[in-house]
Amino acid sequence: MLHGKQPSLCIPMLAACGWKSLRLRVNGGQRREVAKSNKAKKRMSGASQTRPSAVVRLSNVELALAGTRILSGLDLTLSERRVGIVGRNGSGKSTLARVMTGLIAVDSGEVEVMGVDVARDRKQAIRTIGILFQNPDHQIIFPTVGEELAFGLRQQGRSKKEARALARAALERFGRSEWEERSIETLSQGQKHLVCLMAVLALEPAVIVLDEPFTGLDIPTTRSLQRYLDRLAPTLVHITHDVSSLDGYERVIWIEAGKVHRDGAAGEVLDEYLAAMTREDTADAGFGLPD
Ligand SMILES: Nc1ncnc2c1ncn2[C@@H]1O[C@H](COP(=O)(O)OP(=O)(O)OP(=O)(O)O)[C@@H](O)[C@H]1O
Repeated sequence: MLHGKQPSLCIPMLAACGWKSLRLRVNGGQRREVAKSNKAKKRMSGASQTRPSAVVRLSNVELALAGTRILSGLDLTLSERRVGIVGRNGSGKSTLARVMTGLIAVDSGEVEVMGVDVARDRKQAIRTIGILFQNPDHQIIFPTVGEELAFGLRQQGRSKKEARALARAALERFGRSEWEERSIETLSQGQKHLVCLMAVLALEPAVIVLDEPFTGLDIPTTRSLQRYLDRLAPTLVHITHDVSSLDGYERVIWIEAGKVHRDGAAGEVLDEYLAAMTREDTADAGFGLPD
């Protein structure tokens, strides 16, 4: 079952990642973090120390959509902080992202994120894992940027004032304070993508699935986001066609026809993947184009 716009599904709650108390004091325009749980501090000082052995676990997952098998026999246990997913168009990467976040219930098999059955236990799932969709129009539902960012925070149980302050803080972090009242309709596609990314990151989830997070973003914005993502504590599962954005990743999974084709150390898998894609390129990707 595919869902349409699912804002709450990009709402991995702070509580689930140990953020019991994060308050912002608004004082003369200055917003400062004044309290964090000990657990959160511990996580900030060394995410790997508190990381459970399996953050995401898929067992024998099978999925057909509209009568066509899309994912088959998928067994994956992810515990690394940085996991890339690559594969050709239509290989099943975005579907896998939706399965991981519980947005699509599988036909058979199990999907757990930090011990939560994400398709069944939706309440816990939205506290545990967030997703940045490939297409921002699948994510955005509010007319203004500030409202869009505040909505997820409200879903976490924050007061209107707190949500607004945190939304502003997120905009400030990305140098986009002037966007708060901006109508989303007036943004370019790349700018909308940035809004979605800011909305997910503002929620500080334990696991974030990024489906082509840099689509449509210009080079400086991409680079500053890349640096920002590199510093984040949560587990990142990053789907991309731009293999350079997986620089420094620990593990890469190459999906083909809904199956794991290759899975291992990032450098090795990417070398093989690039070599295979270059071979495909010399065969003109099957388009039969004229010389
Ligand atoms: N709702 C659906 N109903 C039927 N088929 C679907 C549906 N959603 C996706 N598919 C099919 O599943 C396959 C995998 O799609 P998916 O979007 O997961 O691929 P992808 O690897 O993310 O591709 P891309 O790199 O182009 O984004 C495709 O053949 C697609 O046509």
